[in-house]
Amino acid sequence: MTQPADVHEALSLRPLAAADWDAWYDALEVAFGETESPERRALWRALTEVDRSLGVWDGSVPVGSAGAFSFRMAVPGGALLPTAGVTMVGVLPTHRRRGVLTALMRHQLDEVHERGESLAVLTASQPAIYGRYGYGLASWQLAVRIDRSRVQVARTGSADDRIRLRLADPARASAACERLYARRVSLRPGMLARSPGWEQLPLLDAPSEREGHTALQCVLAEDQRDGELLGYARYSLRAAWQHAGAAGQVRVREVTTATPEAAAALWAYLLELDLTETVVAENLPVDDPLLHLVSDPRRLSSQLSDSLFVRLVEVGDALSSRRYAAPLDVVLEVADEFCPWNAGRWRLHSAGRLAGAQCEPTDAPADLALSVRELGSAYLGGCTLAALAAAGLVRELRPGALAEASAAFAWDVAPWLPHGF
Ligand SMILES: CC(=O)SCCNC(=O)CCNC(=O)[C@H](O)C(C)(C)COP(=O)(O)OP(=O)(O)OC[C@H]1O[C@@H](n2cnc3c(N)ncnc32)[C@H](O)[C@@H]1OP(=O)(O)O
Repeated sequence: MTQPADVHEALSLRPLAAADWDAWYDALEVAFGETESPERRALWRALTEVDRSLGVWDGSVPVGSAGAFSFRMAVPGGALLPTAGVTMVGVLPTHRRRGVLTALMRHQLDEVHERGESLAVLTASQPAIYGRYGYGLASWQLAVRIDRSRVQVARTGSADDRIRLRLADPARASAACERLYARRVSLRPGMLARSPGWEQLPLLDAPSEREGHTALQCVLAEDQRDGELLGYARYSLRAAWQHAGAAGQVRVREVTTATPEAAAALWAYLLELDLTETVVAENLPVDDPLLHLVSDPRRLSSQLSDSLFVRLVEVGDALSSRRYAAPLDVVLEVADEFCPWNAGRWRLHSAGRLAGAQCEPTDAPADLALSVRELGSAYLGGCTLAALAAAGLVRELRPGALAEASAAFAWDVAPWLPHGF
């Protein structure tokens, strides 16, 4: 049992034992002020990595929690890096603002470091919390609410000739959908390879969470010549009738595609379903093809939200493991109070996107100064160093270094996290 100095002395921080899970998770639900459906709770129970889960106890009562998943996350260039997915963070209202979260984050990041994972990621219930621990906002997501009577979807080329749409049972089609998903992961930074069990998350369909919609449905887009799966969409429908006619809603859970034709065919299908008026989707990439397929993008009523926060746990490894869009040779002066092993000057050089990169400690003069949080924001290529510099968060110490590094860190595919965890 460890007793971190910054946790109140009556409290103890220790790893979870499997038998503690229910009480530990009950405390988490109290912290969040919500009760999950039995189906969702059972799934999180099955996915919990008990040996990576921490609790803070006041006597025998769990009062704080933090977990981690052993993910492999895509980074620019396509490598899948071992990544800690920080999750299930909560402190009981009776025990807040006494340093419990900070003690959990300290313990967790030390463990992540010891395991050799060079990245930690999370989605934040409140984005103001995690910057102090070195997490930077690295990806955004779009929610759309489409008045479908006001938009048409462009039909590209001979798409209709080559794509066949077929309804399938979501569970029975899951293995084929997962194979397609797995082929897409390395192509978009921020996507997570799915370990066994995680294929259940996109299928989760608790009746109490349907909000009047049907059970989950799945439509497959196949090449009609050979039946190859080129895309799929998971969605549900909610019927509604008004005096003027049908006003149903399509709730899109996921659209995953391997070709432009499949994307056009699936979005046209979803936007042309009879008896519906509105199509909603909560989580699309900011560069989703839908933005360019519709006749009137303003009618998407899109809303941007923060999504994935990234923390470089081992700066040298993390920066060496991604690709860069352009050649660069810069010395970064990195500030990192919470993980001081990262602080100092690092020389990062790469011959460009087809070459690897090296990042080593150096005594050479710095070209750019920034904190590890900004490195996290820029890491997946979705936030430029130039934008961070414009906010005063990156300082250019050698003229020209900012433009060089900003172009190299950017990436042509926007980072995106397909689902929460
Ligand atoms: C990855 C995820 O799971 S995100 C989910 C996070 N959980 C929740 O939002 C559930 C509801 N909230 C809670 O459980 C708690 O309030 C927590 C976990 C957010 C904070 O726990 P606490 O033990 O109170 O935090 P702790 O006392 O260690 O505070 C650490 C620092 O964060 C700050 N902080 C804590 N909560 C917040 C907040 N909601 N907004 C802004 N700052 C915050 C504190 O002021 C403190 O700042 P300091 O370092 O400058 O002194």
